[in-house]
Amino acid sequence: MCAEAAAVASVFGILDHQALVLSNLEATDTSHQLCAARGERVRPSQAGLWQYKGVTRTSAVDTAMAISDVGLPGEVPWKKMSAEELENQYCPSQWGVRLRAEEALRTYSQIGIEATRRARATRKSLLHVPYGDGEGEKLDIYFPDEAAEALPFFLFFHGGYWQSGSKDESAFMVDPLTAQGVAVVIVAYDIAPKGTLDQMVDQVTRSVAFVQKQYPSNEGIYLCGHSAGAHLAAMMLLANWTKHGVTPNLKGFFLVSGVFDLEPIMYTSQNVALQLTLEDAQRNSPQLKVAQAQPVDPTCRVLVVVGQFDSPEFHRQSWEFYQNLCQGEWKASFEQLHDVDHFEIVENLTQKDNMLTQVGPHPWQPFRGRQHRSCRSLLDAQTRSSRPAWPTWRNSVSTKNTKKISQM
Ligand SMILES: Nc1ccccc1C(=O)C[C@H](N)C(=O)O
Repeated sequence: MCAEAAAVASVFGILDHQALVLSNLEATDTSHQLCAARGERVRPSQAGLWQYKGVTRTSAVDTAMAISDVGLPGEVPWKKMSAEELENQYCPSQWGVRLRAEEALRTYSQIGIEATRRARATRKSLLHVPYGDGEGEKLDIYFPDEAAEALPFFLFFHGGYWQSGSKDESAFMVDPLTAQGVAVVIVAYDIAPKGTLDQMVDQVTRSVAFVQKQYPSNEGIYLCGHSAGAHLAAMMLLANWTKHGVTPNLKGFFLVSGVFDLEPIMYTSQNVALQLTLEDAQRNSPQLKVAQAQPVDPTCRVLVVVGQFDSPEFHRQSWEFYQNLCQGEWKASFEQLHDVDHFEIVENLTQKDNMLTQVGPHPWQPFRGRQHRSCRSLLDAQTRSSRPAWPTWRNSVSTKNTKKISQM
């Protein structure tokens, strides 16, 4: 084990298998060594996730932060992984602690379908509204009960590795947000293989421009995406609005368990449908460009969120994207949500006491009161706040699903 990596590993409590795979370190846990030697998937045990040798470790975010700092400058940990490990890191359903993969996916889909059925049955809505000429270019708008001149708009882009999912099963947050006076828009886009990444980015850009044109007196447009949808939302940080004839009133971004550097995806089975070339991956990687991009509105906030049980690669992607935002002129925050995996983090958006569904007294100023932190040191994350993204007013602040690393 190289001295630098050993020091980081001991400070941050890197899990053996991650240290083994990511930093070419020697494993001290024989079961992991055996698995690795046999080429089997190595993953933390269900019972003792993030536990090692009886000592409760901090979370995968520490691992992600630690591994981003190990190695030569410019070296990326995923390049040292076996194909199997890379596949595993980018297979979110393998990392849940409560449900097995198939059950986690089924539950996610059921909750999304039920939330959408309920939203359509109980809320005023405009369904399947075309935002372009293409067959797949449709969005659903759900309105609060009380009529208001100007509303904040919350746009959601679903996940599913740009090749699964639909707006018709993604209205998770409609109930709690419309109840607090926010209009929610669930956007469809042409998933692969019909759509290419470039086309999806263009469609999402046009959907945002469409909402601004339809509702020019909106009280702010907030973009939220999950997983691949977080990537598409993040691409809007780079959008050139002049060719769309409108500058959307973008006030906030919620990037939930996203992928911001697409290059590793090229080497996973996800690329069978996506067919990304290196140029495609680089052109569509906000990670490579966001530090140089200028916010249209300097008050616009960006919240990068990842689930505790997202894989270390997902943690690394979020953490490094947050760091790049801070290197630029963005007002960014980073949050790890306690005790949730890649799917539960969105399933919980159906709840009104969730961190991301707390709307404040001035819904047009969400994130107000939330401190964005500088990225001066890795330790910043240990002192981050657990305040809700939207300041609370009617509801008391819930910290139920957030926890400081130091408390873990
Ligand atoms: N990110 C997602 C978001 C929503 C729905 C599915 C996914 C998946 O990634 C599915 C993947 N095939 C998995 O097994 O984890």
